[in-house]
Amino acid sequence: MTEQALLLVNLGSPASTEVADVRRYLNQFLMDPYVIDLPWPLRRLLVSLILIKRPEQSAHAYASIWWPEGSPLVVLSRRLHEAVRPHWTQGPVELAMRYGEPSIETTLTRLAGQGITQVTLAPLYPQFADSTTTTVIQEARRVIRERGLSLQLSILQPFYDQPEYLDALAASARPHLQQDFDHLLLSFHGLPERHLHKTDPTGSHCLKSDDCCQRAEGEVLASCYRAQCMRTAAGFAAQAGLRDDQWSVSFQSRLGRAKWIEPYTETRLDELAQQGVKKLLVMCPAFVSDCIETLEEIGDRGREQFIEAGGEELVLVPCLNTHEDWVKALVTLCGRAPLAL
Ligand SMILES: C=CC1=C(C)c2cc3[nH]c(cc4nc(cc5[nH]c(cc1n2)c(C)c5CCC(=O)O)C(CCC(=O)O)=C4C)c(C)c3C=C
Ligand SMILES: [Fe+2]
Ligand SMILES: [Fe+2]
Repeated sequence: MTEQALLLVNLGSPASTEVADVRRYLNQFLMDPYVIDLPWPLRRLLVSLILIKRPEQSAHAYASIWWPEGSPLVVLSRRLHEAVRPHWTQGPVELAMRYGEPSIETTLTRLAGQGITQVTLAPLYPQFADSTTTTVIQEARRVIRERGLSLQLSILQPFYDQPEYLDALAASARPHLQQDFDHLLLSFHGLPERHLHKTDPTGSHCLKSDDCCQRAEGEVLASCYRAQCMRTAAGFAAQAGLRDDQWSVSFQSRLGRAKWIEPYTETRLDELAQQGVKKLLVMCPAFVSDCIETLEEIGDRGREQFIEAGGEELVLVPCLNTHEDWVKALVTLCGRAPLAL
């Protein structure tokens, strides 16, 4: 029988916390036209400006959360890879990073060299965005085309509303929700508003009304990151048995001066403390593995900000990481991935 390989792809991290490695990583990441979607000369100029100060700041932040085995995101992705292996019985399972190592290029080339002809490509992002999902797919297609590889792709679709994913999210969060708390903040990675306008197939739905994400359906929902985040949050809350007044959504990790999708996590942390929330739980469901954005931005800086604003305790709920329900859910979702044209 023809083997079906599985390729898990996460975002990637710098090779080390040295400023030069962080600069190399940020340059590769931010020069991706799906991440900073400006024409090349403008993108080059903007990224060069960002690279004056950011590598040093980011290196410092990475150093504060780095593990002896390496970047948490990469180490946790490797552990997920090992956990998935015994459950995927159709063929080999590989792991690649969109930026840094191991690259999609090396991994696909190795699979083709082993005589594999069919690959299920699994971008590890629950919600669709050009800056995550599309760039992984386009990079895989580029490698296949430029290297002349005979590989047929099936592609895991965004799984923001899939019961297997929501069940796993609820199961992994359940022990943390059993403690007393005043509020749960679901903090998703942010996105420049421009990206939502670009992917809106109607050109007239996204961010045109306060309830655009609640009303999104069909092709609008299929391409709206913000609407998908809202569906994940509502689906999770229902699954976890939370009342509407117990949780809210925000968007973190804003970079640069452009307007990003709101509400911003930074603003919500202040507001919640001012409203009298003393014990705050924070979950980050746009990430399947803990990373700098959860551990440092929320777990360190967010906690400090919340306490300075009058809160008493911020508890960071871990990402899905290698929770066994998530491992099984991922294998099931990948097994359903449709053949790509
Ligand atoms: C224009 C800039 C960025 C966009 C758009 C963006 C979208 C986006 N990113 C993730 C997931 C992750 N991002 C991570 C780190 C990170 N993101 C940006 C910028 C944009 N992201 C930067 C500059 C960085 C590097 C860290 C820093 O310097 O602050 C990570 C963590 C990587 C790690 O090594 O731990 C993840 C994961 C999503 C899901 C997303 C769009 C929805
Ligand atoms: Fe990011
Ligand atoms: Fe919307």
